[in-house]
Amino acid sequence: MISAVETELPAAFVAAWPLRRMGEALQLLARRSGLVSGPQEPLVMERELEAGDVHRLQHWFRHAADTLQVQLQPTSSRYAEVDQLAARCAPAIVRLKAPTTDHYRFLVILRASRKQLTVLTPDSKELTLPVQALREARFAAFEKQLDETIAQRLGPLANRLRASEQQAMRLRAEFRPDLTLSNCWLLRPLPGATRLRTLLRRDRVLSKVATLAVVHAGLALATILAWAVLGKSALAGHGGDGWHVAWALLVLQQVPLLSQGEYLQGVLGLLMGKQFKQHLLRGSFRMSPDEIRKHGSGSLLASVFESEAVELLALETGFQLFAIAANLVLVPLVLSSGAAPKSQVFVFAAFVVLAGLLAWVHLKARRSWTNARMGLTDDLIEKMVGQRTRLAQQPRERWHQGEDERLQDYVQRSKPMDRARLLLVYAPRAWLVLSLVVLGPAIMSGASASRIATSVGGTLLGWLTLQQLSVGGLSLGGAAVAWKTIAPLFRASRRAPTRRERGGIVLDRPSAKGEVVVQANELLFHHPAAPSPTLAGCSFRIHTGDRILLEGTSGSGKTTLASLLAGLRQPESGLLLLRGVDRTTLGDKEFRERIVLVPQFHENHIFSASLAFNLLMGRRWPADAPDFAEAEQVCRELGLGELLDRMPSGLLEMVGDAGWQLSHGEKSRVFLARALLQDADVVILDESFAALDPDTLEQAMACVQARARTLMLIAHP
Ligand SMILES: Nc1ncnc2c1ncn2[C@@H]1O[C@H](COP(=O)(O)OP(=O)(O)OP(=O)(O)O)[C@@H](O)[C@H]1O
Repeated sequence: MISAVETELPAAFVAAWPLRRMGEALQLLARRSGLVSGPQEPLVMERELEAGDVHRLQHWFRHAADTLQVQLQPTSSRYAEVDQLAARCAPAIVRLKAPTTDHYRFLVILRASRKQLTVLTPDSKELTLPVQALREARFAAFEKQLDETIAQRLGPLANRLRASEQQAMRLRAEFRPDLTLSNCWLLRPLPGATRLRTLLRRDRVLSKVATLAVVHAGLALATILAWAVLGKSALAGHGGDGWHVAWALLVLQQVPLLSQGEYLQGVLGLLMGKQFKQHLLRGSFRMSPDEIRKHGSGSLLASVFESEAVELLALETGFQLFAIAANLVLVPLVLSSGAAPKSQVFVFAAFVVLAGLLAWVHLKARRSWTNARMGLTDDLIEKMVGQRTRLAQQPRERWHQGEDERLQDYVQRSKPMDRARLLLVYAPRAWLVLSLVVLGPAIMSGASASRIATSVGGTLLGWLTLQQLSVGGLSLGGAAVAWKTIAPLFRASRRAPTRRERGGIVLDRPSAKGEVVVQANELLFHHPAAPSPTLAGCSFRIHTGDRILLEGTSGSGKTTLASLLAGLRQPESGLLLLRGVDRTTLGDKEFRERIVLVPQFHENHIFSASLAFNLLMGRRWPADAPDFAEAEQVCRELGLGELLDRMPSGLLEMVGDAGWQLSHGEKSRVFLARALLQDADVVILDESFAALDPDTLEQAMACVQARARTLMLIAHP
């Protein structure tokens, strides 16, 4: 029911949900967009949460996404691109503010197209709005003001410059380039976590597969009929224009069927490829650093390259399996009504067995060849990573040691694979010759023309089938080998998130001065390969405001302890509490946000992105104007002000390997700033000052002392 006051408000705002019903709205959206199914616990909204408190709101959305097992990606858009965002954001939730008051509501977008949005209203109905409704709801007041300013500044020219709404928007964007729409969350499936059935239903995969099966059946039928017509007209003496027209029509009929089949195959291949890549990505994120070290990042990367073979199978040959299966039944049927039924069916069966055997031999050879190739990739990556060390320290004559032997081994292993492939490729041609040879005696003994025609047709269909079989066998082999190599990543992606990973509690206030922030009792940790524990009987308490210097000889376990405290590793036994709550109850995310570690220099990384992203990635991204201001402030406090002034794009300067090359000392201060900006309860610095000269060190230390609530500094004695 829309009240009289509400009619004054933008339509999108009227159709939006209040914060207290956000849990309900989110669940409804996830269900209606097909991302979750089955009964679910109600999502409860925190009672004291306010819609204006973006930080806690983000927390709540994260918690809700974890509970529903979906992703809620925060996103933002510049004013000029809001309509484009609206057209492609669905399903999504956007926070809207009332034009004149501090009242917020949430627009729940179920579907969107270039022209309109379908939103879910608080009475669970669907409502259609024009796509511009989102922009109007968010920017109507600004637009009015801006239009007046533009009219004042440009006079009559203003009207000419904004002849269309598009032009008016561009003009407004020129005047206010800072206008952005933020607080928009895109609801997306969580790769690996969303049930395959749900994804299949959402993308209508089953109906596409069914259509593809019908198309293939239609193609097979058209081929058989065309052959039957040809046989009757040309060889059985029923010739005439009518027969030829019928034959031509049947052949022409195959053109739309073939193009429809190719199209569907492409669409299905892309959908499967997308799912596949998302699984791999999720798997790589779900692996712990120790697990990645164990597999070797080079070899994991090599196995991701291999995954292409699986995608190719889906894209190119996967759906031919329908046709192959149908033809394997059809060919013997056709041949058995031909002129030499027994011998031709026997030869065909022998060729099918031969193709299967060759595919098997090829598979085995390919497995060994792939291992050699992956070893080469692994080796290459290791060499690329250590390139500078090799150039500086390894004698030139040893740079390529062992490479010839490894290449030789690779070539040797490829030989049996190539042989099997060659034989598979030639097998269909051999069938063509042999089938006609065994047909010879039947022709000589005066078999009827229609039977001979059927035999020739069956031979050609058999040739096509064997060709498909050999291509399919090669692809299947490639996919099977690739599958084995990417299995660890896939297994990692399918691991159900543990209670600890899902998380539970959000600590809504920073730790208070003097409060016990960390309590450790009898911690025990053992590196898998180490003969004795690195940490044993480790007990201590840290209070908010403490400044702790952790010293110890090299290898004594300081970094290991820091990794336990920061939630990167899990102690084997003992108790580790953060503000009285254990990690399982608190959840990994909250734990890692509350205790931030700046790893040793060689373990840390500057991403190829803007400096702002590198600074604010642990706090919030996309970031807003106050975040940018604080990032700049921290940089200046750490002595990076002069660097910022030198960078033409300031905080937006691209850094990392592909951008501005930061010096060692600059990098280590960016690492410090990144941690300080996270506003955690405890900051742990693992030898973070080693690269700084005394003056810079003093300045950086002052900033850290002033900003870190609780500090643990790891250093050598
Ligand atoms: N994956 C692993 N397998 C076996 N042992 C390991 C593994 N990782 C670390 N270690 C060993 O654990 C011990 C503690 O390592 P840690 O990095 O915690 O020491 P540290 O006190 O920080 O040393 P440093 O001051 O030199 O940085 C070392 O002896 C190290 O070799």
